[in-house]
Amino acid sequence: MSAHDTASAKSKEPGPIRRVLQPIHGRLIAAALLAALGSMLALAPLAGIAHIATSLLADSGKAAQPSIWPTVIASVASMLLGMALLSAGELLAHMADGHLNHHLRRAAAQRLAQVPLGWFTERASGEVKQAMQDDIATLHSLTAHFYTAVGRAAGAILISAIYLFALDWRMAIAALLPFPGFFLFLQRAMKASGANMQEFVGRLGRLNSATVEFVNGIPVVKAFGASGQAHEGYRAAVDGFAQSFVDFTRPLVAAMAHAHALVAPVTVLGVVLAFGALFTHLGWVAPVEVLPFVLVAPGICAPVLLLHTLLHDLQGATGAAQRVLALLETPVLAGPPPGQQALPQGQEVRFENVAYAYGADQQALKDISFTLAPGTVTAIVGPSGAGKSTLARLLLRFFDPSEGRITLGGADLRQIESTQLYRRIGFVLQEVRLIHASVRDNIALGRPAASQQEIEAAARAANIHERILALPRGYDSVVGEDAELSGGERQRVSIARAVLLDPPILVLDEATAAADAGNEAAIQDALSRFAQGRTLLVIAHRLDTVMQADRILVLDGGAIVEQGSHAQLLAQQGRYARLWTQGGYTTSTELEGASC
Ligand SMILES: Nc1ncnc2c1ncn2[C@@H]1O[C@H](COP(=O)(O)OP(=O)(O)OP(=O)(O)O)[C@@H](O)[C@H]1O
Repeated sequence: MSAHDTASAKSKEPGPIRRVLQPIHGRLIAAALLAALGSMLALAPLAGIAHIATSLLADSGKAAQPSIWPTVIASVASMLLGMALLSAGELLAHMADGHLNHHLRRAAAQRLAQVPLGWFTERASGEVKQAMQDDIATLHSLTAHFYTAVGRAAGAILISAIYLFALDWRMAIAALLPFPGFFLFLQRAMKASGANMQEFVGRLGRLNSATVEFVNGIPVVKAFGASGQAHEGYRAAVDGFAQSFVDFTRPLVAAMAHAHALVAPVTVLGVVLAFGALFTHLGWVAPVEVLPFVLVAPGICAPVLLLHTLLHDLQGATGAAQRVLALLETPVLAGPPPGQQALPQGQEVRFENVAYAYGADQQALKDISFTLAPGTVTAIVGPSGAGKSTLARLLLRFFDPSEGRITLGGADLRQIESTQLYRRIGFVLQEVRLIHASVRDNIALGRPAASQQEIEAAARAANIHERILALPRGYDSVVGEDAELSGGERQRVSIARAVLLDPPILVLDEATAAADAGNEAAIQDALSRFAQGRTLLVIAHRLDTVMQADRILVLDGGAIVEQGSHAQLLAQQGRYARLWTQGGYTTSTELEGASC
């Protein structure tokens, strides 16, 4: 396919709104048509009034006045039918909106269930919240109100124009003259503001970041007494924005004022009366024939303005639709193709020439090969940024290696179904995620069918049972409501969760990072009991917590630079020995003596 073909194929691709609304597009068009037809019929009484008035005025001298009842009855019937169609349009649009809302939320949940666990960062939660709450709410006003409102406005404009042309084309052209003028001024306003738009958007962005920085920095600024300096940056951003706002709005306001003045009902009425007088004078129309134009033409102003506002609002909805689509198209972690699922045969874990890069230039791990023999404890140590957490997360399949492979019981992790994988590998991570549910449900997250006795046994093993009993509603206390837990306590709840799952392999990443001294002892105690007989991969910052490990891998710059037992590594006098000395735990000779 040529570049030209690709470009034209891209340009033919439907826009984001069209793609998001695809499942209910037909229903929305039907709702808009019903609304257009309804608004046309609902306007019939105006024509009826004009008709009655003209016939009464025209026949005012005659003895036999024409009956007005047929017109009254037709007008009222038409209005009632119009209102019924309008309601049907609204109902259809709201039902379509409900369907879309349900569809989008389900699609997002299904997608999120398949994305790599490593995707769930703080930034990602913000994006999900924005898309699932704010953007879906924006799309609600688009689906439930936009189409019917456009239908109503377009229907009203169309039927009014048809009616006026049917009466007298010369008067109709004269009465509609202000409206092209409105769009002309509008275009001029857009052109005038367009020149300053980029500067305005840039300044607005700077103001937003300056505000966030300013608010986030308040505690630091107060503590260090540098308020003048902090205010200065914020004030400069505010002043810059104010100036660009004036530059942006000044030409816009003048042109918009002209545009709005043109489509004010009084302007249209003035134009109709002026041309009506002229045409009457020329003998083209009778004075009474001007009346329908006086009644109907000013009524076109409101739908024209409404149409303009609606089209303007569409821009906000485009951004919302783009974000919702981005969420629905988040890359997923490929599951094993049907028929190619593999079941691990045993518990041995092997990293084979594994490499991982976060981005094109963010190589976190390279050429990592090692084996976790069943029932052994392996510790990963190394300086900050060495790649320890990345390595642990690869084993948990938060993401897949860029190169090489990881196997469990001989099967590539990519071919193991996630339920099979997480039945075998448990984890207690630095960042504990508890859900807004009871403590019991939080512990039983991976095994909802677990009995109360099993849950309590897991909590006891994790040294958290007594603390849970002390909560206002014990195991029924809800996290974030009446269960306010400290970092260390949350960690112990997550250990209880892992204990309940009883996995043969456990990954611990800085499991004591969030704990105080008391909590740390409780956590260490719980972990060492739990670790008995399991395969353990421990990511440690404190070297003295992993001295007893069967093997220690020293990671630096994303590569394994040394490996062996604590005593062997100290004897090597290399990277590990230096870390040990720098950490000030104890001298190597003392330890060698102690370990003998
Ligand atoms: N989500 C991410 N996106 C981009 N780069 C990342 C991400 N997470 C980690 N990195 C980078 O990958 C490298 C390894 O990070 P990793 O967190 O695995 O190191 P670590 O040894 O666990 O560090 P620490 O002990 O400080 O937690 C670092 O250079 C880090 O900046």
